[in-house]
Amino acid sequence: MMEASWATSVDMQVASAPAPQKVERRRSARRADINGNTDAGGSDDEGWLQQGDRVDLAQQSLLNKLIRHSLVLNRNRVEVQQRDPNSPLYSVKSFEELRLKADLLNGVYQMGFNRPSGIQENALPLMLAHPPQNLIAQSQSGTGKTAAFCLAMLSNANPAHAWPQCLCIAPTYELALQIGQVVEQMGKFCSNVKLVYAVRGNRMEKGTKVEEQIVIGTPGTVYDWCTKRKAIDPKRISMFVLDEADVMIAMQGHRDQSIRIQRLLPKECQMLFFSATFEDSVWSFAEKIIPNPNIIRLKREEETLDNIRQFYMVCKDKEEKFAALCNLYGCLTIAQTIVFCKTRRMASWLAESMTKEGHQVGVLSGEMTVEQRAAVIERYRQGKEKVLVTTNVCSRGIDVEQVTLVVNFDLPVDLAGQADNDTYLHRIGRAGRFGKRGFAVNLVDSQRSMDIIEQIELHFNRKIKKLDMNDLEELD
Ligand SMILES: Nc1ncnc2c1ncn2[C@@H]1O[C@H](COP(=O)(O)OP(=O)(O)OP(=O)(O)O)[C@@H](O)[C@H]1O
Repeated sequence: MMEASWATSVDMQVASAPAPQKVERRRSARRADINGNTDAGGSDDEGWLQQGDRVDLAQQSLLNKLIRHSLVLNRNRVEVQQRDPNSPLYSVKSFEELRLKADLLNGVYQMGFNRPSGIQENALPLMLAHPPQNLIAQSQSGTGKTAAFCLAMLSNANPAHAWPQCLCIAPTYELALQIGQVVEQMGKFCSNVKLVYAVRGNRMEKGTKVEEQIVIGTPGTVYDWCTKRKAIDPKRISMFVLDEADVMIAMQGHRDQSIRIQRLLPKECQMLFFSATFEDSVWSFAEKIIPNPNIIRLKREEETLDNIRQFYMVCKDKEEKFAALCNLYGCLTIAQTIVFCKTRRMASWLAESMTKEGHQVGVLSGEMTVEQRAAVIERYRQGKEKVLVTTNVCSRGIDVEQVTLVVNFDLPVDLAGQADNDTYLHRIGRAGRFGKRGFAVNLVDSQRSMDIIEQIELHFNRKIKKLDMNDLEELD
């Protein structure tokens, strides 16, 4: 189905009134998400052997939240596209300028926020404007979007009214809880503003009315509470927040359900829409459900290969690759290393072999829970482990300043077996962060992998130098 026809298709489904769950399951059967992963993609074992770990966007997003302790600073300029280009553009440099209720301002300061982040400077005045304005905001993970809309919901909620006024939907139960925690923390002095989670497992008896002003939930349950249970009167919602839109639309049932929810809301309801990525699919989805939006975008900090010296080493097989890795380690003064393998099996073999050699190694792979992964990353970040062996699950999103060496134990390839240049850039972008120098070493064990090195060289127009064991000390 063409993406442009989503909204129409939802209308048609609603008109012919099929059971929403059924439609959702049937239609989501074989659709790729924005990483090209398909739900119907074979057995676990196939994934294990062929592709390493499948990147689950919702889990990745949760992982990012769990491991982040502070704002991600971005030097790129914020782009603002106003719905009405003639109206003045407000931006604030302090939270006081927003004229927040004292209790809310107090909560913001208690969280240690001294001033608005880059995206918040422009987004907050728009989100708090009268009359209400619709907004699509896009900026990379960790730049302050969640904090911004939590603040807007707390500011919008009127404690004198015992019914839902702000409705926020997120892709998963865990992500909804993360948002709720921010609302609770920021709103801790707003004693009469209450929050409820509309998530599976939170039972709502028929006939019960939700009295909390803020509802945070997942699309299916929210829709159910609005329609079947009639626990929420959608016509009284004045602020609708759709978070993690990119993750949401990768989960097709959620995308349709979100459109259905939006259709229940009054015309004048303020719509706020957040996403961490720029994909076209996200924009066409956003424009379908947000009329007359203001658009704020913060470009992602470009990852570059400028500070990274790239090498390759020729090896016969995995044992020789392992020996090369240990030699590298023995010869170089390395702060920390990330080693990428293609499959979980390879990652665990390598980690075991390195551990036997006396290295302190952490392993990350897809069968671990998000909490376990967050704990491994935290230990690595604290320097308790110097080596992190991983499949693709952690090639994005980890900011550890002290990574100096990235090793591609297996080179990144796409499904067609060609060089996956984006993944290469993301992987080796781990080294040489924040202007520091880093190394990337690619282990080559066949003519095919040599061809991939050449493709990568060509793509980035950078030489990848051959490295011999004898050169190592000189390199150090
Ligand atoms: N103005 C601010 N000053 C200081 N810290 C802030 C500010 N705004 C947000 N933060 C902190 O920065 C971190 C990232 O913020 P937030 O979760 O709002 O980002 P995000 O863009 O929503 O990320 P994601 O896309 O992963 O949800 C959090 O630890 C948050 O407490």
